[in-house]
Amino acid sequence: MSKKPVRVAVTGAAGQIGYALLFRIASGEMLGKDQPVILQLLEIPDEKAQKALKGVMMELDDCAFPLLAGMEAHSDPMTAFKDTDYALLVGSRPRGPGMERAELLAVNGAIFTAQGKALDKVASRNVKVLVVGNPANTNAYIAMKSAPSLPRENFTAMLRLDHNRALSQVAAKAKVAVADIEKLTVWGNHSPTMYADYRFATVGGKAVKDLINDQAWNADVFLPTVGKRGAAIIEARGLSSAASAANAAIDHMRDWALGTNGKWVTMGVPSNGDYGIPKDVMFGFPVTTANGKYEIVKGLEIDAFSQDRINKTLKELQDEQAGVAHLV
Ligand SMILES: NC(=O)C1=CN([C@@H]2O[C@H](COP(=O)(O)OP(=O)(O)OC[C@H]3O[C@@H](n4cnc5c(N)ncnc54)[C@H](O)[C@@H]3O)[C@@H](O)[C@H]2O)C=CC1
Ligand SMILES: O=C([O-])CC(=O)C(=O)O
Repeated sequence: MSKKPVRVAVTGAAGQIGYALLFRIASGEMLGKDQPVILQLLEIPDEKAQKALKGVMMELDDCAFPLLAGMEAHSDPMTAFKDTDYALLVGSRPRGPGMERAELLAVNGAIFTAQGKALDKVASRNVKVLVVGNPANTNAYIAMKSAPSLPRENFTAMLRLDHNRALSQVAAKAKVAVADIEKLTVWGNHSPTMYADYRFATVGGKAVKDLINDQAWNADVFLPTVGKRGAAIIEARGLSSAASAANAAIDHMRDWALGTNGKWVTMGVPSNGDYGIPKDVMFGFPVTTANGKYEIVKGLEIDAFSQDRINKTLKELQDEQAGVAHLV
């Protein structure tokens, strides 16, 4: 018997990430090749944006995706999020050259108060929320705080692009295949302060840090390359990452929904006090997932170098949180 369709809300659906994301959700890459979906698409109530959204929906129609069981255009989060099982909050302003993501809080923060409130009122009580819009961790924190009747663990922020970037850099340096690397993670904020950590990573049982054996490369090349990759893409493309961001969103939601079979991935999730990160801080952690739930990997040793990096990214997140106290 075929499965009952699930509802997937996507905001910013006519934007560049939306264009790289919707077709993959509708083709089953996110929730499985046997899972029909209904897309509930939100754009701003602006004639041009709504017209562009209609165009994207015409193209989705033209793909004749067997799993696309329905599709709706919305301009109000209260209707877009009705009964939704998944919500990908992408819609918000991207940064331009020379900006830091935190500078977007002033323009984007309020979007997540309104959308958190709407999710609180109308979404499925089991909704899985992924915030992509920048600054993603603090926007996810705002949405979570604006939705007090939903479980806090339903709100997550996207660190998966940093995770995937780190995987590619490590694979190239260690001359191994991306697919063979396990137990890599990224701690903290989706910003240049993030701490990509391959101390626990293995390839076929061998320690990646022994294969690389180059702490200067870690501190002076790897971490700045991963941390500043978003800016490098903006510099090269004139626009921020879109296809790789959409790909990371698919990876994040797929793994959350379908499980990782014990493998580590990185998700930005509200802390429960783990690793000394205060409760509710939306922080990148290593997690495993099963049965639609994630669990933070516990008991990892944090050495002095790592603690220093974790403290820096935590401080930045706490400063961002203090800056949005009026919104939550
Ligand atoms: N967390 C991550 O790893 C990454 C996050 N991003 C962020 O994702 C966001 C979207 O990026 P792009 O798609 O490239 O931008 P874009 O400008 O191409 O598209 C954004 C879309 O969101 C819509 N929008 C704005 N406010 C909205 C609201 N309140 N409700 C619904 N829709 C709304 C706009 O009309 C526009 O169509 C940006 O904030 C960007 O910085 C981008 C790459 C990676
Ligand atoms: O850098 C940006 O503004 C877009 C983004 O978050 C990324 O590519 O990591």
